[in-house]
Amino acid sequence: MMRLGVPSKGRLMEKTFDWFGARGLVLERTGSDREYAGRVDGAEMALVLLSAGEIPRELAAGRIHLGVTGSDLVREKLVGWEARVEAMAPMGFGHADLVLAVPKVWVDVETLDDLDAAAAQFRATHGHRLRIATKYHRLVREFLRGHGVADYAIVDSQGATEGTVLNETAEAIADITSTGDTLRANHLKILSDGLIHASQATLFRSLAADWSAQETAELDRLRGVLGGE
Ligand SMILES: Nc1ncnc2c1ncn2[C@@H]1O[C@H](COP(=O)(O)OP(=O)(O)OP(=O)(O)O)[C@@H](O)[C@H]1O
Ligand SMILES: O=P(O)(O)OC[C@H]1O[C@H](OP(=O)(O)OP(=O)(O)O)[C@H](O)[C@@H]1O
Repeated sequence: MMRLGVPSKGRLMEKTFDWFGARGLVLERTGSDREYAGRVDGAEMALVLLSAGEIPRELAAGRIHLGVTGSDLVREKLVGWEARVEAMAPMGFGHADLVLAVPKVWVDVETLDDLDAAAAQFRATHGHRLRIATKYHRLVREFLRGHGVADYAIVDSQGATEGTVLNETAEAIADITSTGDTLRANHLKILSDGLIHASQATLFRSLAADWSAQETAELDRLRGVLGGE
């Protein structure tokens, strides 16, 4: 039977339920609020509640046929993601921009070219590379490579990333932002060409899952429902 992975909590979960509901597929949690079990009414599909961050891996392994997660997480966690999953539908919520930001007081640094120059100068002055704190290691490296910036070091930060500059464990950060409040509160500014990825919740299809006749028929039915999108 087709397995659909959706985020197990928070806004992403609620909006995912609403999105499918509006298309005639009623997703329901079963059991208590803390029990990660669910079902789908109106389709031959099993509902699997998972952390948004784990859904890319589950898709790549073929343990779920379909999965809802942020497009940023799929790009970050799956090398060569386009050969492993199909992006079936952007869902119009969960918008967040992955951006590169530096201290507001760096008045001479507005662009990636400026950052490149500042990084070389930083290394000459401090004897170590300019540090960029992020949990999006792969996306940041790819982006900076594409823009010819090489003189930096990634510092891992799994949360409260904007605080690393104040705490002096990094000079710059790459993180997701939606309202920009956290960046502003931490006296950071986005580089004018520092948008790495504009993310949103997306319905992905696993290319590795077992697509036997029943799952393929169910998928065709779903594509029919999504057809107008
Ligand atoms: N303001 C926001 N803050 C954090 N994530 C956001 C925001 N807006 C959208 N997102 C998106 O939500 C997704 C992350 O969701 P979430 O934090 O629930 O995942 P997670 O880190 O796997 O959760 P968990 O705490 O279960 O590990 C990402 O795709 C991210 O781009
Ligand atoms: O632009 P804003 O609206 O201020 O939102 C951005 C913030 O939200 C996220 O953090 P989250 O609260 O998910 O916690 P985290 O630090 O653990 O990622 C993200 O990491 C930013 O810190």
